[in-house]
Formats: sequence, structure tokens, C-alpha cells
Amino acid sequence: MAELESKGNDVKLKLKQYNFQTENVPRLSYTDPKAEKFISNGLPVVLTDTKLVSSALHWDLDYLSENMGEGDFSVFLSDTNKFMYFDDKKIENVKDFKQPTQMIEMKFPEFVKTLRSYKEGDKRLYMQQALNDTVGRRIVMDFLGFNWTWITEQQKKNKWGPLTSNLLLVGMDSNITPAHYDEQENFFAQIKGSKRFLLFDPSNFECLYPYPVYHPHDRQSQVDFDNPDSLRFPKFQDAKAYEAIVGPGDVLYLPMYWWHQVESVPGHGTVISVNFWYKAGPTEKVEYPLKAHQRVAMTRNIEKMIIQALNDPNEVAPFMQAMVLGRYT
Ligand SMILES: O=C(O)CCC(=O)C(=O)O
Ligand SMILES: [Fe+2]
Repeated sequence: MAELESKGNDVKLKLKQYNFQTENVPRLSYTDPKAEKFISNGLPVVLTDTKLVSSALHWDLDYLSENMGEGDFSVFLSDTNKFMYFDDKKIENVKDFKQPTQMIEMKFPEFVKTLRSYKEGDKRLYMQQALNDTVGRRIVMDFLGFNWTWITEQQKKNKWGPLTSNLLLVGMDSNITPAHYDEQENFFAQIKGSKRFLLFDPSNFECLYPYPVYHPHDRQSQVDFDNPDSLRFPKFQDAKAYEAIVGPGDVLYLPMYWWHQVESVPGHGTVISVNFWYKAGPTEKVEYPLKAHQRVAMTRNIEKMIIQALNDPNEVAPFMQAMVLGRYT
């Protein structure tokens, strides 16, 4: 116990400190009825014993290199330890948009070689690729060994739509995926190394200042957590975070529309994860007042309508200002 505690403290020491309030996400057994309550209520929880990916816990760079097959894998390159997502299809909406990362396709062994020859000053690497049918036979066997019984039961109980993808993430320790939200339900399974999740419920929309919907960084926070601009983003200091640290075998339920920043814990080498993304179920019965995630969905829809009607992203801000300033302010 003492050892576990000191390990926990060790991890904490290496992590960045932020100024917002944080509370821990509960860690529960999947057999605990409370765990199912969290999921059905759309609240994050770490499940410690699902065995969801126990057939993949032996994955490391050598094994994956040998068995991943001949397919192409998307690898992101960054000059910093941050890898902010951007949508290629929206780049032309913003004049002089500067891509924060470059994406290149690599065969898995080539990726491993590049990763192993990394030295300070090189671009950092983060592989993010949905698993597909180009993977080798042993990976297929590992994949079939996932606990599909448990996860499919969860999908049914919570009336989620189909599984859309399993994203495989292989990164260097200290890599950071900056704060964003996704529009799908997610069971995030940790395989190797540890990740720290900073989560914010959807009511933090005003505190996290997402980019406009037409922007390539749609769904990402504009706030740089390391250097928050308190003049532009005064409400950031009111954000309320939940924190979870996941290690091999842990599964985090990451509810749709919940914000997350994901930090690979420094000092443990390569970090490997697989997520399970599920489409949302049919629209729930609408009750008033609307829930925070329903407001986010509505905001997105209204923004999309305005963008489409004006047919020019540059007209969106002046249009919205004319609608609101002095009338609703
Ligand atoms: O693990 C990461 O770096 C990002 C994962 C993520 O954002 C997701 O699974 O939705
Ligand atoms: Fe995400």
C-alpha cells in the first residue's frame, strides 16, 4: 500500500499543476452497481477490471512492429509536446491557418525506427490510426480476445449506436492532446504507460472557449492551459476539472461532449492506448431546462445553419455580433 501510494505521489510530482479546481474520477470495479450508474448517467468513471483489452496488454513496439502488417499508419509530427487536432476540410475557412502538426503515413516498423532514433530537437511523434483489416493475424487474434461481451452489453444497456472505430494511439511519453470534446461515446482502454485525463463536463463550454464551428480547430479549446490569456478568456479560471490517471488495464468511460485534455505521464517510455468510439443513441426525450450537452449540440446546429446561410465564414462573426450586441447584451 505504501509503495502504491508513493508511486501515486511520484506520478503526481511529474504532472503539471494547473490553477483550476480538480476532483478525482472514481475508480471502481465493473461489477460494482455504482459503476453502471455512472455510465447510464453519462458521468466519467475508471473501471479497473473489465479485462476489455487484457488480450493486448503484452503489446509493445517490437510485437506491434512484427505483427501490425503492411498497412499505412497516420503519424503526427509536432515541434512541441502538444498535438492539437485540426480538420483538413476546414483549413480553407481560415486565412493563413498554420497547421500545428504535420501528418505523414508510415508503415509500422518505420514508425518504430523513427521513434527509437528520436533525439532532443527532433519533431515529436504521435501515431493515431484506426485499427483496420490490414493488421496481421496475431493482432486480429488479440482483437478478437477483447471483452466484446462486456462492452456490447454496455452499448445495448445505454442504447448507444454502432461502434464506429477503435483508434490505436502510440505516442512518446509527455505528449499532450489539448482540451477538446468529441461527439461520440468513448471507452478508452489503456495498454502501456499511463495517461492523465483532465475532464470537464459540458457545462464548462463558456469557460473553455471552443473555436468557432467553421474553424479547423472546431471542438478544441482556444485556451492554452500552460499560458492562459486571462483577458481573452476570463472565465477559464472558473473551469472545474475532474482528473483520472489510467494505467495498463484501466478503462475510462469518457462521455460524449465531455472536454478532455490527455497527457502521457512522463518517464514511462512509449504509451499505448486503444479507444472504442460509439455513435450516440437516438435523441433522448427533451425535458426542460435543457441539459448542458443538449445546449452544446444546439449551439453547434445553429452555428452550422448560419455558416451555411451566409456561405462565407468571414461573415459569421459580424452577423452574430449584429444579432446580439445592444439587443441581448
Ligand atoms: O489519448 C489521447 O492522446 C487522446 C485521446 C482522445 O482524445 C480520445 O480518445 O477521444
Ligand atoms: Fe478525444
